[in-house]
Amino acid sequence: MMEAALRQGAQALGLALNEGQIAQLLDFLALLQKWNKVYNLTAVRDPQEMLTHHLLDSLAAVAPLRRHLAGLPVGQGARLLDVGSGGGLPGVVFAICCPEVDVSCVDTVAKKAAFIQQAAAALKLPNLHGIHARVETLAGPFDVVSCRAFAALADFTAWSRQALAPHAVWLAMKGRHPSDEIAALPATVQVFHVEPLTVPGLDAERCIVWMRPAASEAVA
Ligand SMILES: C[S@@+](CC[C@H](N)C(=O)[O-])C[C@H]1O[C@@H](n2cnc3c(N)ncnc32)[C@H](O)[C@@H]1O
Repeated sequence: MMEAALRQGAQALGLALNEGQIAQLLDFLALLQKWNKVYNLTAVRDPQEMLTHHLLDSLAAVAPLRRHLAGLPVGQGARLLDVGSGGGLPGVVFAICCPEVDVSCVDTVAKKAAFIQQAAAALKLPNLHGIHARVETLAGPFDVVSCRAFAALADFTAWSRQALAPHAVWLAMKGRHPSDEIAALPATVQVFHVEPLTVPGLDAERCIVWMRPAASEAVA
C-alpha cells in the first residue's frame, strides 16, 4: 500500500525515480517508524501520515532542487547542508534522489545526528552524513543550504551565512507564503524566488523560499 502511494505521489510530482530509489525511500520510512519511539524523531506517528506529511512533502522539493543544481558551476559535485534536519527531512530524501550531491544533515541533538549516520549505513548512501553540531559553528563551504520546519527566515540565514560558498543559495521549505518573515529579513539577504509547491495527498499550502546573500554584500 505504501509503495503504491509512493509511486503515485512521485508520478504526480513528475519525479523520475529508479527502482533503487523507491526501495531506499520505503526503507527510510521504515527506519523512521522503527526508531521514532526511541529517538523521538518526529511527532507524526501514523505511517500513512508519515508518507504524505514527511516523504511526499520533502519529495515535492526535489524537482526544484534538481533544476537549481543543473545550473550550478559545480554541477554534479555539489555540497548541500540541511539545517535542523531532525529525522532527516528533507536531507535524507535529497540524498536518495540526488546521489551525486553530497548531503550533510546537521542537528544539535546527538541522537538525531546518530540516526542519520545509521540511515546512511543502512540505506548504503555514501553521500549522506549526520553532523552533531549547532549550524552556527559550521564553516562549509556548501552550495545549497536547506531547511524545513526550522526557524524564521532571518534566523535561518543569519545562523548559516558563514557556511555558504560564494555562489550558494538558501532553500527554505515553508507552509503558506511567509510575507512577514520575508519582510523581517535584513537587506543583506535577497529573496529571488518564492516557488509554490503542490504535495500530492496534502491539502495545504507549501512553498520554497529561495534566497542568496544580496549583491551589495557579495561586493563588500
Ligand atoms: C522542528 S525540527 C524539524 C526537523 C525536520 N527538518 C523536519 O522537517 O521534520 C527542528 C530541528 O532543528 C534542530 N535545531 C535547533 N536549533 C539548531 C541549531 N542551531 N543548529 C542545528 N540544529 C538545530 C532541533 O534539534 C530540531 O531537530
